[in-house]
Amino acid sequence: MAPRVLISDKLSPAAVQIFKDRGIEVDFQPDLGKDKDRLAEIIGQYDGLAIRSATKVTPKILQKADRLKVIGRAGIGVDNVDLPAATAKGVIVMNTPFGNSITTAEHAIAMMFALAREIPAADASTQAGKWEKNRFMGVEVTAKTLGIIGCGNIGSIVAERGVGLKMKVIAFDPFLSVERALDLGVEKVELDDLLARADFITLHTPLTEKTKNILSAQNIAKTKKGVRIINCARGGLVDEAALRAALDSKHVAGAAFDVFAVEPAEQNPLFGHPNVVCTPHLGAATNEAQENVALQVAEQMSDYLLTGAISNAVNFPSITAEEAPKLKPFIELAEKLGSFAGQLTDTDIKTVHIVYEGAVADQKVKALTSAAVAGLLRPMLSEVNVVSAPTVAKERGIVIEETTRAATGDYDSLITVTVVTDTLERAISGTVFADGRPRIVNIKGINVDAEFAPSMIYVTNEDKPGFIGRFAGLLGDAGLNIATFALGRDHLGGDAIALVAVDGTVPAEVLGKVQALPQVKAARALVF
Ligand SMILES: NC(=O)C1=CN([C@@H]2O[C@H](COP(=O)(O)OP(=O)(O)OC[C@H]3O[C@@H](n4cnc5c(N)ncnc54)[C@H](O)[C@@H]3O)[C@@H](O)[C@H]2O)C=CC1
Ligand SMILES: O=C(O)CCC(=O)C(=O)O
Repeated sequence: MAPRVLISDKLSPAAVQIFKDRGIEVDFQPDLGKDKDRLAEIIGQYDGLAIRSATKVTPKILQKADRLKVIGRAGIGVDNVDLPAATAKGVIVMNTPFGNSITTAEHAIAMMFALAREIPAADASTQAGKWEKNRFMGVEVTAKTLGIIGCGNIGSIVAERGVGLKMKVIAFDPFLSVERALDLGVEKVELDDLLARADFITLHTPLTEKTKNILSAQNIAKTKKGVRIINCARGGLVDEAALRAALDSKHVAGAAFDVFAVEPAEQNPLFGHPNVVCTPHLGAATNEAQENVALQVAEQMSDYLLTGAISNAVNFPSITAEEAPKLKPFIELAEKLGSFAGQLTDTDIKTVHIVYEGAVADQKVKALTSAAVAGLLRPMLSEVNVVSAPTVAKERGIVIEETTRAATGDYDSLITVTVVTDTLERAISGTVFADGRPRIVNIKGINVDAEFAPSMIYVTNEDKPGFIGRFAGLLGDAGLNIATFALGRDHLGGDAIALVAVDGTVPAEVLGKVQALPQVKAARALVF
């Protein structure tokens, strides 16, 4: 069955065509995003959801999204998606990190000029027939100081444009390297320095706990008198009431805002001030940017739904279309090794150590680790999945360690999952043979060669004669057909293991009888 995608926002129709061309069924309902109840009603029919900013993907909607595998944001900010809820549900959330950056940077520059020359007010006055030539007296931007808060993709483009306009550009961004600042022709400064020196301040950070109200009343008070402030990033970065007060007192000469604490902004403290210019979140609104992000999101979502390739996911490592098929059997192996370990572990897990040896070490081991941890936790927590596993493990205080190294033994690729609890340490290794099927090759240091099967019995026993006959006879008497039988031991007469695939589930009383056999130390029924 072809995957189905819902587009619930005003995306360029270019996206619809891409989905169709890729053989994906697409439902384009550009106004649906505003109707939360209707979206919740129908979301269960789709494998993918493509959005801009109008659709709010809430936990309630995700709860109903039983088929949903991917949410694609045609744009940058994913703050309209409840990421923890999407992750918990195993839904990949992707964005298009560069498609609208130039357009948004250009909007910030346009807003700067709109403020410098009061273009909107002059336009309104002129068209009202007033010809107020003496009312409007602007400022030049040349040689003025442009302070950029957040010098990432968009901030860097604004910086380059600022340098081109012969401005002195300074930037506050804890993650901006000195080399990058030099490349951009920008002086890297601390926030207080920027506030004190900038004639224009433009914000380009995401909204986080750290950046919320980064221009607070206190910080606005530290700015240079006559400063002009531009926000084309996210509402909430500036305390709007405090800014209004600073505009009223004429400490701040002007403010140009594209984004607001509450959107759609029908009322706002900034509205109505003569030195304020507002646009309705138009930063990304050019044909070029919308075409870019729509094409990109449709390609990315199609890749994921059709091939498993992941790009620009904000809650999972990237996997290319070439890597995806190679990774697939190892994802299955990692998940099953984790599941094996999880089903054997009854006490609190402290640490999981995953060793990747040989060719597999060159693959995307982060994705494999997520799969192993998901498999490990699933016997204890039914809600965990490959996307959410690392977060869930972290919440439970489980330390995840990863090691990659060259092959040391007989296998081209080997994955070993070691689980450490307060009382034991248990390691299970596996590989993928040329047939693409995952195999268990070592349990607790004992070599075996077993395929995973839906229903298995794992026995640890003393290596003494008579066990196999009694064990097989017992299963036969219980009507349980043995599909495969794998044995291993550490040394003659020492510790032995049996890993048996059976047809059908293992009744508890049969397991009890196995457990009661002489020489048996422990017996477990496992499901994969
Ligand atoms: N108005 C609009 O329509 C649009 C708005 N945006 C918004 O613009 C913002 C920037 O987007 P990009 O440049 O693509 O993001 P980005 O991730 O490339 O850059 C953000 C920068 O902010 C910096 N940063 C993070 N925390 C900081 C802090 N506490 N102080 C100072 N700097 C900090 C980061 O180091 C990074 O360099 C985002 O919020 C995005 O959602 C993006 C596109 C369109
Ligand atoms: O899609 C839009 O119009 C908003 C763009 C935006 O805010 C973003 O990409 O972060």
